[in-house]
Amino acid sequence: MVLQIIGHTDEKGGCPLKTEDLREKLKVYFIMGSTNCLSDPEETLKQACEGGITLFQFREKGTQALKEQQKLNLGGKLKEICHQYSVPFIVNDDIDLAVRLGADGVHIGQEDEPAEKVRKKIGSGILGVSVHTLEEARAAIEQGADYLGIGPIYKTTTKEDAKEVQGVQLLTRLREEGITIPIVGIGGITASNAEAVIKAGADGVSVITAISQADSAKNAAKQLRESVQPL
Ligand SMILES: Cc1ncc(COP(=O)(O)OP(=O)(O)O)c(N)n1
Ligand SMILES: Cc1ncsc1CCOP(=O)(O)O
Ligand SMILES: [Mg+2]
Repeated sequence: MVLQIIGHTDEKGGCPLKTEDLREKLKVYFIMGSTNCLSDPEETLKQACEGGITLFQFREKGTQALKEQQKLNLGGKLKEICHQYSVPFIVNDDIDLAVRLGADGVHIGQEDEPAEKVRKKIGSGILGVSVHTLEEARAAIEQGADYLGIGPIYKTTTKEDAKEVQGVQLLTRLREEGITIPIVGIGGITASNAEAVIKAGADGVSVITAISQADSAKNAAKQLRESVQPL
């Protein structure tokens, strides 16, 4: 897995984006699968890219989700769109799919394959790990995470098995404890509440609904970018 967009390795030989570049890429992190979109997923992603998203995660999940060849086909098309806009393409959960698609990275949670194992499989690709405690954060970093996903920050209806809403407390705590790795907040985030997430210590915000269900994915992405960027 090789990131073509910014072709250099960082100081620890892991993620091919320098830590500070990855922080920038996390600013407006759009996550989506075919079941999240109001309209055609490819068109939704194109509009989101036009609006200024900085990172994309393909999360094809749920009972109505595409499988096998259809999932592979859609993933391939979405990756192409991302790369036309120099937006790195991340795959959620499915490491084999990520490798087959030549994705720029993967995102895993505590119930997925262990980070250490995934790091070995993806080499220098971007590795994101969801954590819910300080201990999980330390372990993920130890095992090779490039960034952490923290949430749900606010109420979400998108993830059925989401943990309890935690607000921005964990974000604040991690920074107080000296955790400097790039972090993104997730869960119920919109252009109206994104500022609080950044102020608490996140480098960026991850959203599904705020862009995929907006009347205009382009405007929604633009508004999120504006609410995060000037801070
Ligand atoms: C950026 C980001 N943060 C958190 C998650 C959630 O991951 P996980 O807990 O593994 O849950 P699923 O997304 O797999 O349902 C994420 N996907 N992205
Ligand atoms: C994948 C995930 N992980 C924690 S909350 C969440 C869902 C985020 O979706 P939304 O932005 O629609 O609340
Ligand atoms: Mg997962």
